[in-house]
Amino acid sequence: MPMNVIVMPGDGIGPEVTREGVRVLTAAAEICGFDVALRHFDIGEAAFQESGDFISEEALRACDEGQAAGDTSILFGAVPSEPIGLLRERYDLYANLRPVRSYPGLSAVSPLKQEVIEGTDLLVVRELTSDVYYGRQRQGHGSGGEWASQEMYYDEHQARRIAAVAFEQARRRRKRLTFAHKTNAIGPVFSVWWKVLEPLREQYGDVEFDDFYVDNMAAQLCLRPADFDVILAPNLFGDILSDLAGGLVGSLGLLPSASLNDRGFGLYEPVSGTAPTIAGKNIANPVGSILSVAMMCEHAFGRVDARELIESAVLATIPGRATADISGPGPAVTTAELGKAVADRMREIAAGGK
Ligand SMILES: NC(=O)C1=CN([C@@H]2O[C@H](COP(=O)(O)OP(=O)(O)OC[C@H]3O[C@@H](n4cnc5c(N)ncnc54)[C@H](O)[C@@H]3O)[C@@H](O)[C@H]2O)C=CC1
Ligand SMILES: CC(C)CC(=O)C(=O)O
Ligand SMILES: [Mg+2]
Repeated sequence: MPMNVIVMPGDGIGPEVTREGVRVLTAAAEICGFDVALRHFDIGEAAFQESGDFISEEALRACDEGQAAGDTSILFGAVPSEPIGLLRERYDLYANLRPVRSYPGLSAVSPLKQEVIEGTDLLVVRELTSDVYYGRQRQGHGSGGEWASQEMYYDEHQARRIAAVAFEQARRRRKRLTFAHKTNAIGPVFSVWWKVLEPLREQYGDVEFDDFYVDNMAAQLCLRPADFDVILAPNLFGDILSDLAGGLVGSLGLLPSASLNDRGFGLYEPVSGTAPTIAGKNIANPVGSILSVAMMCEHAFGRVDARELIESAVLATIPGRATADISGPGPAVTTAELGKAVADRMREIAAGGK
């Protein structure tokens, strides 16, 4: 039975980086011996021009059927905003995993001192379907002129299920979990989080737990990123902290993500957006998409071998062949050259080379 992948490249750099994700996925399938069936759908601007909708009914039907069949994943590029929020909500993709690593050989592209960034290997577990992004919106006109509000909402169920994902991830990693919150200023919302966290801390007694107010969390990440293992955050804080972490390792273009629901359905995409100023130039870093494919291989296909192969190939390739965002003063390769170099390296590794 093939693994079905719905490919949605989207706008800006989405098509360029997703093409390299697909190239690497195809190579992984060929080398590791599994079948992948790809279906492409336009979303974002191209879909809007075609149909007046940012995502077509046909694409949504394919996702609905794929989720129901339990054999399908989405490889996503980037869009300005609307369709990605819709997909996350429609499929309840509440568990957003964003790994951040400082790669050996790349510590020079970090703005931090080498001894500070070296060894950084953390995972931001971001809640993805609630918070202000999906909160009740109101607007009106008052004595201060026009006003608008968008609510930060969390219930126990939403907080508990993402916290449980974070504890599980910590248990599989270095058994340390840090919660980023703002209880001092947004007390009622975070009292819901603390209510569900206390029993989970007892249940996961083997996981060392600590917490920071999110403002201090941002500072601690800059000062000692290598000390953190899993960071649990609500949607807004997780969005900001993961981009901050991308900056710390040298480029947002390096970061992958997986957005999962409880039915095993997942959407895999780079952490970054459409990067309009570099779009269409074949210079964007495809590593975020390539490593998102690696996450897909493990989470959706159960192919740890493919995930490890892709990661090893990326690690072996980027110190020597890097796109402009991570090449430093050295020569830069194009998006397509880097994707091809990673796929070639996978074949060399599989053939027993280094
Ligand atoms: N999941 C998604 O589809 C996301 C969409 N967006 C959307 O993307 C658009 C642009 O947003 P920005 O705030 O500019 O964020 P962005 O992530 O697109 O870009 C931020 C910075 O990182 C650089 N960058 C991003 N990806 C890169 C890559 N692969 N290689 C090299 N450099 C890279 C960009 O050039 C820019 O300097 C907005 O419309 C935003 O709403 C933003 C984040 C996620
Ligand atoms: C539409 C935005 C919430 C996308 C974004 O910034 C993200 O998911 O990181
Ligand atoms: Mg973001």
